[in-house]
Amino acid sequence: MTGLISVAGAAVVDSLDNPKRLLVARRSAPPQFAGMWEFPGGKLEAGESFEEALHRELLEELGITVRLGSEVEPDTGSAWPLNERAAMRVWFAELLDGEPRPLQDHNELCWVPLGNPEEAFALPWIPADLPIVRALLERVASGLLG
Ligand SMILES: Nc1nc2c([nH]c(=O)n2[C@H]2C[C@H](O)[C@@H](COP(=O)(O)OP(=O)(O)OP(=O)(O)O)O2)c(=O)[nH]1
Repeated sequence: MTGLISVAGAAVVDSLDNPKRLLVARRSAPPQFAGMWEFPGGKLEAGESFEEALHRELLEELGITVRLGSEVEPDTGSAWPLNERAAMRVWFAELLDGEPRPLQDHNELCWVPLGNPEEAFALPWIPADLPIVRALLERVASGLLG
């Protein structure tokens, strides 16, 4: 990922052992992303690991703490390309503490039922996220997110 901005994203589920719902967030800014749904998370700060960035972002953005599960990886490499300048690594995460609220960068949150992929795909996602949504739904169907 040399030269690319590193972004960490979380596929927050209600339970890693028996996931039924996925928490997704609607961006409020910047203008080109406002109104689109995404995985909560954000850019790594200097010296931070992906995991550290995720814990920080989830607390700042949603007021929650989580336990991280396995990574949702693409077929090649570990990062999902987002655009010409950024790539994102995504982990499953189980909500541990806090009631998720859109504190920063988002104006709505939604728990999407994982048993109904049409409902997940019906949301206007940031287009770059769609392959990630597809991959994570496959992972959920095959179990073992912990
Ligand atoms: N968090 C997140 N960002 C995504 C997703 N999909 C996607 O293309 N992006 C893009 C949008 C942004 O260009 C970049 C992440 O930026 P961000 O605005 O979330 O990062 P940040 O919280 O650290 O914010 P800032 O410091 O730039 O204000 O990645 C996604 O699912 N989640």
